Amino acid sequence: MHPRDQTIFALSSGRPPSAIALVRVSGSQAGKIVTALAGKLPSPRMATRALLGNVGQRPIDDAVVLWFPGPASATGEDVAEFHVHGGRAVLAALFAALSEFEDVRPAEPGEFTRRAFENGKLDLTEAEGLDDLIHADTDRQRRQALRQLKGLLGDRARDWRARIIEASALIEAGIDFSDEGDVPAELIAPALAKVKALLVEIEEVLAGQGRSERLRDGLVVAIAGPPNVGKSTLMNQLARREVAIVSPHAGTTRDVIEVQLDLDGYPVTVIDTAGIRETDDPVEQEGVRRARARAADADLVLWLADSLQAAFDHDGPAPIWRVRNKIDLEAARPLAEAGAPGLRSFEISASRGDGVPELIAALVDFAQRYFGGTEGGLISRTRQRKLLEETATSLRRSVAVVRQGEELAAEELRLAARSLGRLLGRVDVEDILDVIFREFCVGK
Ligand SMILES: Nc1nc2c(ncn2[C@@H]2O[C@H](COP(=O)(O)OP(=O)(O)OP(=O)(O)O)[C@@H](O)[C@H]2O)c(=O)[nH]1
Ligand SMILES: [K+]
Ligand SMILES: [Mg+2]
Repeated sequence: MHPRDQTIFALSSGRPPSAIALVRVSGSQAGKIVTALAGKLPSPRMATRALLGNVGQRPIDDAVVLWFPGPASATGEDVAEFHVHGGRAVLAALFAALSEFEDVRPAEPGEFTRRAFENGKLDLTEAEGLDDLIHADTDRQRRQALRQLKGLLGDRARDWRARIIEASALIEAGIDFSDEGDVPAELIAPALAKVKALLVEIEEVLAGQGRSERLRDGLVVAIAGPPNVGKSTLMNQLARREVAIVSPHAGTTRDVIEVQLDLDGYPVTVIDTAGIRETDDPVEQEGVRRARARAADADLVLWLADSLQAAFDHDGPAPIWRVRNKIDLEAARPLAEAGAPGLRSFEISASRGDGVPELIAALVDFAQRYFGGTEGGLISRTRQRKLLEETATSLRRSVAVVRQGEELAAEELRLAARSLGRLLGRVDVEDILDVIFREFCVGK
């Protein structure tokens, strides 16, 4: 039997042990399995208590069983859910019992969702939204993922595709007329008007791009600077826990240390790095190399120093904020000495916390601008953006080439419709499906 036709099962809830675990089964054998293990087929969609076990064997667990006959199920196939006690031995016994059935096997990551997609339960953008929702860490990420899951991008894409097909039909009709030597202008003009209107809408969505993709990936802030200036101390302040070792010895931090923060709903990764200096210690040299590399890739660098004299030793496209630490040590602070021109500067005491709230407020502000007004963002992945860009390019070309021949314009419209079809997962997507669904969790 082809793997696609086999019945699959997986633990869909979190890591055992847990109070309750949910095991899902999907495929043609699901009904037979429930009947065998629960003694009878429960009424559809009704939680039913049952002592699970194969006939003649010791019971596995006292469970709640649900039966969802296809196609009105999550995957479109027959689906069964076993809500068992979430112990490892219980799950091992249940999995062993499930594996005894012929053509029943553990699911691959994302395989339930993939079947749902293949059975038309959701389009590809919705499947991507589902994956994002599962992985959302902050509230803003959750809201964006939910918009995707609700199919907002998919709905727009379906509407655009339908309108492209309408415009094509007009042009095709024009082509037929022109065979008879007629003037096709009355057909071409409204077709072009449709295409131009569409283009405006797609370009609008594209203009909001980037921001939502950023929201999915998060903002990376690197703390860098010379040794011993208090980078790890600041890291711990921002993380509000002791993630990095602090010590009076220069060269304490060698590896890059990361924490994920939720700054006002924005996902921010802060990285603490090794103090940048010349050193003979090969381990520290590697730490310095990594520190430079990570700071160069960051979206914002906090360059920490403990005096205004400390020179910069950083190169990269990201904005740099100069943070002067250990102000508590300065008896009389020099008055507003000029830092490097054009650089934002802060004065803090990382160990005492002075100035840290102001720094955090500035970070939130930066995050707000960095992510922009993501509330309306529809695109959350490079795949989606690329296909929409392709669509827009084809539409633009169709307008440009129409004078050279309606056939050329019609061909561009076909390409545009095809790009949208790929966005929705309708056309030749086998290769990308593997990539997308592999990233999902097992049991989803
Ligand atoms: N007085 C004072 N001491 C601080 C402050 N921040 C950090 N320190 C001290 O400075 C020393 C170095 O702090 P770390 O956080 O380890 O410095 P670092 O920049 O991470 O050092 P490396 O990882 O070795 O590069 C420690 O003894 C800290 O307690 C501060 O604001 N005021
Ligand atoms: K140190
Ligand atoms: Mg350190």
